[in-house]
Amino acid sequence: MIGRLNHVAIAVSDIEAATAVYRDTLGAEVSAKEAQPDHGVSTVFINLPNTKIELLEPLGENSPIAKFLEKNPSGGIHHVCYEVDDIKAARDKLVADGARVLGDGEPKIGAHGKPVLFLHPKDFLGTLTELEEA
Ligand SMILES: C[C@@H](C(=O)O)C(=O)SCCNC(=O)CCNC(=O)[C@H](O)C(C)(C)COP(=O)(O)OP(=O)(O)OC[C@H]1O[C@@H](n2cnc3c(N)ncnc32)[C@H](O)[C@@H]1OP(=O)(O)O
Ligand SMILES: [Co+2]
Repeated sequence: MIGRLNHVAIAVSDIEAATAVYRDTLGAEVSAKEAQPDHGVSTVFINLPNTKIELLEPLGENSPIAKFLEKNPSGGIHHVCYEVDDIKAARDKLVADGARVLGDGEPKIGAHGKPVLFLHPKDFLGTLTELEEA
């Protein structure tokens, strides 16, 4: 069912400093910072030849990454995102198999303008898992 690895997300408290590490120290191509108000984060994408790294910084009062950063103040890998052909079909199969979809269960538009969903980390080997319709 899952296809390509779309991105690995790293949560950070200072996205400018984190971007500089990837751009200047690691020599990667980086995007501009973008606010994602529907998701409570700001993002920068690091474009690698075979996938992307998504840097996440909290945005607003109730950011879903706030608690994670309290527990991991120097930052850390927050989620992986896999592409699927049909996100509602994927969701329905996963729910039937007992997986928990986060939020209201309906896909939201993600950073790439495509529908995304999040699956509970406790159901996927301790790893928060995002699905994005390719
Ligand atoms: C822009 C978009 C895109 O790419 O298009 C994005 O990525 S937006 C990316 C930001 N959006 C999201 O992350 C949306 C989905 N996330 C959420 O709904 C939330 O962050 C949850 C995953 C439910 C966690 O919420 P919160 O931290 O408030 O809850 P909590 O502290 O009670 O956590 C419940 C348990 O899950 C663990 N836990 C929490 N976050 C985790 C993570 N990222 N990876 C692995 N485990 C994690 C906690 O340690 C805890 O385990 P213990 O009980 O064992 O201590
Ligand atoms: Co993501």
